[in-house]
Amino acid sequence: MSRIALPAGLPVLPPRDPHSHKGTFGRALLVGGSVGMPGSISLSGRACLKGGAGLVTLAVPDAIINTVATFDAAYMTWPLPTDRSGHLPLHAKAKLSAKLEQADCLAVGPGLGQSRGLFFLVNDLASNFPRPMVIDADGLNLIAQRPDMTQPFTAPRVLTPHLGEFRRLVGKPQLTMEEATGSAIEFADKLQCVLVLKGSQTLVTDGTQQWNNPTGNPGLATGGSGDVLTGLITAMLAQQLNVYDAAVLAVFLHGLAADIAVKQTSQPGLTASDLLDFLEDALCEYAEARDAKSS
Ligand SMILES: NC(=O)C1=CN([C@@H]2O[C@H](COP(=O)(O)OP(=O)(O)OC[C@H]3O[C@@H](n4cnc5c(N)ncnc54)[C@H](OP(=O)(O)O)[C@@H]3O)[C@@H](O)[C@H]2O)[C@@H](O)CC1
Ligand SMILES: Nc1ncnc2c1ncn2[C@@H]1O[C@H](COP(=O)(O)OP(=O)(O)O)[C@@H](O)[C@H]1O
Ligand SMILES: [Mg+2]
Repeated sequence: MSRIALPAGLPVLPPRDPHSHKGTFGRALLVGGSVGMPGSISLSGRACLKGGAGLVTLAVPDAIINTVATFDAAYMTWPLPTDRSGHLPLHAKAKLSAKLEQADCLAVGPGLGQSRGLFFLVNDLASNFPRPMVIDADGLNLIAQRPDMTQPFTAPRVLTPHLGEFRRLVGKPQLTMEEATGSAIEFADKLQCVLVLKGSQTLVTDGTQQWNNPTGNPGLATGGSGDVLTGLITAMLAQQLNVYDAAVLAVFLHGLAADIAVKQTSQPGLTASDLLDFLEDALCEYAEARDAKSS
């Protein structure tokens, strides 16, 4: 395998201590899924495992839990109630609470759908979960409906919108990618969060620092590739990277995995499920280059 050059400023995920155990690499909790969308939260969960989180639990509506469970034997599942429209109801919070207490980090949104109950549930988590949290997909659409969108977060948060989701967050349906890029730093600063503005050239910013990601290709333009990114960011948080470093490293590795993948497959043929298989190659190339740099 050819060694890649790591760009300056790329965060370091340290090599594993030989005496480490699964608890060392964190307990990640991912909340999402709805009837019709069991795949997205499963992709996130599998990416979270592939990214190195020690223990991964997916909390999903009980109507889809058997489907979600069969996608991977290595994550755990936690059944929550399902409402009549196939979504998590607000009262799912009671059953979620036990898992929230144990979680070192949280991801919310992939495949969640939208409802009035979910609006209250997601905004409660976004405001009150005391540890790092990734908000993606419908999680973003639900926080975009907060009466005061400019209210800063009080705990570490990573928001991962594509342009359509960013338009909803800022309430500007016509915003161009160029305009979004221009307002991303101000947005992150105002909300005191890390913003991952996803696109062909993903930007990561915490309002002070900024990362223009050099990896990735149009093979990623396929349903579910963002769900994989959400899981990977969560994995980095579980391994105790800070929110900015976790987002930057995950975005880099996600793009690198796609770059390796399309050399062996094709851009049109790449699926989000396939992408998972290349995360390991990306981590290998990264670790090799990191170790060569430090020796
Ligand atoms: N396997 C599964 O279960 C999967 C389930 N999924 C779940 O589906 C739910 C909906 O999520 P979503 O992202 O598909 O839909 P939505 O938020 O409406 O965004 C699309 C709108 O934004 C616009 N748009 C503009 N620029 C854009 C850009 N750069 N990248 C992308 N879009 C861009 C675009 O405009 P267009 O270009 O089409 O005019 C369009 O109007 C969510 O819960 C998610 O988790 C998926 O993850 C797939 C796999
Ligand atoms: N042309 C492209 N070049 C590079 N990366 C891309 C391209 N198109 C999409 N991506 C990446 O693929 C992912 C898509 O995320 P998202 O739209 O949330 O997908 P989904 O919701 O279907 O999982 C993002 O990480 C984005 O940066
Ligand atoms: Mg998405």
